[in-house]
Amino acid sequence: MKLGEFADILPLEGTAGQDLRIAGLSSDSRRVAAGDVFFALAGSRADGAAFAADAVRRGAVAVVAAPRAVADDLGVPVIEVADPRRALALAAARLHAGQPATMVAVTGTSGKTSVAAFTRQIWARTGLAAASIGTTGVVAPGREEYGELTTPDPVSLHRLLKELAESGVTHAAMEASSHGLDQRRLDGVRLSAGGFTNLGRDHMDYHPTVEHYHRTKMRLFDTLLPRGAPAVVFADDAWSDATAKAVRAAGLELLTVGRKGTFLALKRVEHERHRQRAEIAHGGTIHEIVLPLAGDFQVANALVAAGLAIASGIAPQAALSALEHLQGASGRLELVGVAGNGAQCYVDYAHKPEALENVLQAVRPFTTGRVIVVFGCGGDRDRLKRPIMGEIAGRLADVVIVTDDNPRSEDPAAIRAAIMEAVPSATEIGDRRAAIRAAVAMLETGDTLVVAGKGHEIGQEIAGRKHHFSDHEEVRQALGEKGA
Ligand SMILES: CC(=O)N[C@H]1[C@@H](OP(=O)(O)OP(=O)(O)OC[C@H]2O[C@@H](n3ccc(=O)[nH]c3=O)[C@H](O)[C@@H]2O)O[C@H](CO)[C@@H](O)[C@@H]1O[C@H](C)C(=O)N[C@@H](C)C(=O)N[C@H](CCC(=O)O)C(=O)O
Ligand SMILES: Nc1ncnc2c1ncn2[C@@H]1O[C@H](COP(=O)(O)OP(=O)(O)OP(=O)(O)O)[C@@H](O)[C@H]1O
Ligand SMILES: N[C@H](CCC[C@H](N)C(=O)O)C(=O)O
Ligand SMILES: [Mg+2]
Repeated sequence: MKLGEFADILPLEGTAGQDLRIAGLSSDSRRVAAGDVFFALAGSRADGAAFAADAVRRGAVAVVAAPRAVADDLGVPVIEVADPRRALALAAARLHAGQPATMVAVTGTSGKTSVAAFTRQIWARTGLAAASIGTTGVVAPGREEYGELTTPDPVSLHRLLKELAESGVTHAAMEASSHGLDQRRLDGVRLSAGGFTNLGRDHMDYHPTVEHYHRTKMRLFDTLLPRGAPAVVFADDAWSDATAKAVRAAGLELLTVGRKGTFLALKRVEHERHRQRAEIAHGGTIHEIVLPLAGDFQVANALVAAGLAIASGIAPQAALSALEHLQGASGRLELVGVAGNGAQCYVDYAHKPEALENVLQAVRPFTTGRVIVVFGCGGDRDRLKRPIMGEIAGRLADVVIVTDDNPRSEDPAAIRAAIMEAVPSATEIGDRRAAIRAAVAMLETGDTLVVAGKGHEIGQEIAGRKHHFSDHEEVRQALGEKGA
């Protein structure tokens, strides 16, 4: 494509540069290829403007930057735009044009991955070629890839959406992380519905206040969705009302789900060990379904997913009965093994306070013995959540083993100490493998083990280096050693 074809997004002064052929778009000077347009983005660690000259040396044919951010003597057209990140997303959508015809996005502190996976499964169950994109990667017919980010950067995202559309995928559900929304990663995606699960404490290293965090999430509704589009909002969260208000103010169609919901109203839930029976009212009819998943929070996630599926055109009866076949996303309160004495071992991705609280509460009703939890906190992330999670573990579990998550560049002992401060009675075992072994070894009949924090992850980052590590594998191995 020619630069002139992006004129509404990248306005050129005069006509010079209109005919320049564009090979690609890049926001990383280290990865610029000849013929690319370089977008100079102000980031959390660096300012892309400092690398504009380097990008030109590597073959960039034009530079897009905030007003006066880069010098205008680079030898290539410099295009100034108020919001370079948004310009990048819109340009990526045009260069890699094509996306599944129906796309929905879900935001919230917890439950996004589960809702995206459930929505895909409901669509697939009704015979549609469906995909999900999020923390656990991309899943589509014939395709399953591990991903690095919850919401991919716009260039990879639009390349992916184009591939999915070309392979026949018509429906896709994606996660909208607050980083992704804030950094405009989804601004070029044509969405037809949005979902909200809940808001809790997360990413307080990135957002100055929880209100800012909520406002960032509301971009999905007030900026990305077209007026009149449906927004499915979980109604039983502390932030549901504020979200409903934002949805109405944006002129969207508000569809609430949950106990206080009116679109899908949860009338009754009976918990069993690995499944729950729920009565859901929709438009005057009560549907009784058996959800084959443990945990109250999965009912919430299933309702948001069913809401999104119905909002995208699936018949309510079909969407609700598809819930009976849902499979949990990998590492979301996933039963990975049972000890010879019957004690259950779960792997869960709770790495923030409310998630840990929910998961420990979820296993209590079917635990006749002790709830044992093994967890840690990630380095280079919100530090204040560490003692909060320690307190929750101390309050809701009978045995707490504090271990390492992904320490990244931080001192692992210091992270553990910050957690232990709030739960001094906990056992500290830094080596995650040893911690899991110790927990499995102590399991007695009636006990439940929750290994929390890493879920589907298959690596552990220590001192900036990633090693292969899987909670699933470690739990199974430890169970094997314990003997059946
Ligand atoms: C904090 C954060 O979100 N960072 C993301 C952001 O990077 P940044 O803009 O802050 O990067 P920076 O290092 O400050 O550099 C600024 C600019 O200079 C450029 N640069 C830098 C150096 C150089 O030599 N040349 C050059 O051009 C960089 O490419 C960048 O464009 O934009 C990049 C491109 O989109 C992302 O890859 C990067 O994600 C990093 C890897 C990351 O770890 N992000 C996590 C925190 C994240 O986004 N998580 C969310 C939420 C997870 C959840 O659900 O809990 C997710 O969606 O995954
Ligand atoms: N609706 C919910 N309410 C509270 N906690 C939940 C909910 N859904 C999931 N959780 C908890 O959060 C963990 C992560 O769930 P999930 O991956 O679906 O959420 P997410 O929003 O995608 O998280 P992340 O931002 O970390 O990718 C689960 O393992 C569980 O502990
Ligand atoms: N998307 C989240 C994942 C955190 C997973 C947890 N295991 C940790 O390392 O803190 C983040 O990058 O903050
Ligand atoms: Mg996720």
